[in-house]
Amino acid sequence: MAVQASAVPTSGSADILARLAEVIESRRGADPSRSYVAKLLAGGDDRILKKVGEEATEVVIAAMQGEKARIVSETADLWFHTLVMLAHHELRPQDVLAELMRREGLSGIDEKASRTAG
Ligand SMILES: N=c1c2ncn([C@@H]3O[C@H](COP(=O)(O)OP(=O)(O)OP(=O)(O)O)[C@@H](O)[C@H]3O)c2ncn1[C@@H]1O[C@H](COP(=O)(O)O)[C@@H](O)[C@H]1O
Repeated sequence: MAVQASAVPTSGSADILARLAEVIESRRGADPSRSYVAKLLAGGDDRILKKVGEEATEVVIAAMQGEKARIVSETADLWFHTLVMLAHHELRPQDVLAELMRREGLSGIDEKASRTAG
């Protein structure tokens, strides 16, 4: 799948992670037969981490095969299941975004070197 200019996030999709996190929160205690998120949350780490692992592996396979549409689809599955894992641990996407912002501009090479310095 070619990534078109029209696929660039619009203002409506920029906060999709926050909106999805709210939906995930709203599913706590919901009927697992009616909500996939409720089923995952009810299964706890065992069910959630199994899915995160599976979806990560599917991303790797898709990337190795180089199919852009599948890479996007599998990455969406991985991000979604990762959001459920964060919710299960009472974390929000904003926690991860804040950590990425904290690292912004800090070279990974320099950061690694600073761990052994001194
Ligand atoms: N973004 C997603 C999303 N992405 C993937 N999936 C589901 O994740 C599952 C994983 O895919 P697999 O192919 O591995 O599925 P599977 O073999 O059927 O899964 P398992 O039974 O093994 O867990 C599928 O059932 C997908 O439908 C999602 N399910 C829900 N959402 C979002 O979560 C919201 C709430 O969902 P419900 O809680 O179901 O209402 C939805 O409105 C969506 O916005």
